[in-house]
Amino acid sequence: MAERGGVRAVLLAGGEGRRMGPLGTGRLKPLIPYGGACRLIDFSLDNAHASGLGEVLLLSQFEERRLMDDLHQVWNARQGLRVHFGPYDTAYRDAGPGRLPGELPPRTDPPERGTADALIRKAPYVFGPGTEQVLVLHADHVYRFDYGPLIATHRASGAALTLAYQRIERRWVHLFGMVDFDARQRLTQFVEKPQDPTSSLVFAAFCVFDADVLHRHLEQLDGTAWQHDISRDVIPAMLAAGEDIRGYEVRGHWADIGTVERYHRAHLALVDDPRGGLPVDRMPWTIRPDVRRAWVPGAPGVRSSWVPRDLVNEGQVERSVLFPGVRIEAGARVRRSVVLPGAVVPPDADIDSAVVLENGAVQRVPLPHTEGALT
Ligand SMILES: Nc1ncnc2c1ncn2[C@@H]1O[C@H](COP(=O)(O)OP(=O)(O)O[C@H]2O[C@H](CO)[C@@H](O)[C@H](O)[C@H]2O)[C@@H](O)[C@H]1O
Repeated sequence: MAERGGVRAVLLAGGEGRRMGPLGTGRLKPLIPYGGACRLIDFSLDNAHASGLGEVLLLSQFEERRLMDDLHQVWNARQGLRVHFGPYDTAYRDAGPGRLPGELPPRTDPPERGTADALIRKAPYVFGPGTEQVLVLHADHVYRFDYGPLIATHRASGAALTLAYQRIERRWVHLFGMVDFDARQRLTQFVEKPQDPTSSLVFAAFCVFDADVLHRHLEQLDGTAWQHDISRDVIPAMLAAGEDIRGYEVRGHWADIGTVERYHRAHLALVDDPRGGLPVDRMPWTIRPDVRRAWVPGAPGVRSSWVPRDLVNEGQVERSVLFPGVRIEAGARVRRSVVLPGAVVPPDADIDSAVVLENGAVQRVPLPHTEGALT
């Protein structure tokens, strides 16, 4: 079903978290905890909810059952945004309100090979009756954004595609899709991960397509020697075909948490400038919302850190972000670190520049960061 007057919101949540090290091992990247408050996937879901989109189609190809468990609890049951589970949605609905299906139907399709392949394989859910625009969202971006004006601008212009972009330092552009526009904001260049960037503008990876145009280009690309990717194939093909593609500048905080270095860096930015970046109080509160208002930027034994009021602290905490349920034992010292929900830091431990996982395992993050510096 199309939502918000013909807009189908599609969330790409197929990330495995391979570039996150132990933090991403055994868990889907979209479910990595962030900012002491939420999981990475919650930013796009919360933005969709706040933008008046009633439903988001989840596209994933791993562990849908775990995503379903998690997103059901937080979103469908609590926050009132319906997450549509694509091929598994019938089983989800058949389980009845507030319940989850026991087993999901076995997977029969071959594995998807990229973001565009996901759109084709799940086409019946993406391009259902009444869908006029497809809003593509990612599950590993940290940002607050109202999609309403983006959608309205797209519709008013009559463009085939309106893509969100941001200006960043030129030296980091090679990590992104580079874009450039003419004076009328029409896309003139799109180069995925360019070796020698000629622009400082990058694709922020969320965008609105005209549904028919997108469908047509996907069908034309399918079966050719392509990489099955929206950025590497679909957008360049549309540009080459002379489609009208416009840009929409993202002015606020926007960060792609692609690596553990960027993850760590983003958390240090939170404590070094609590009002800069994306302030903690503007995050979705999906992990332990009961301690939502208990976060304070200072407490006994704590300096320049975000800690929950349920923290049990017998040690020292400095320039760190701690999640609910954390315990710091006597004599332990935690600096420049992120401590995930429920972790226990043992007596006299000296943790510096690390992520402490839920089970207490310590993942060191070398400083200084190199490519992660862009966040
Ligand atoms: N079958 C599938 N089903 C569902 N989800 C799937 C999927 N296959 C991949 N995905 C998801 O789609 C996203 C694609 O990310 P990639 O790692 O391919 O691109 P990257 O983030 O480097 O660049 C991209 O994002 C940056 C901005 O961060 C842009 O500048 C750049 O142009 C763009 O390619 C990942 O989050 C992944 O989980």
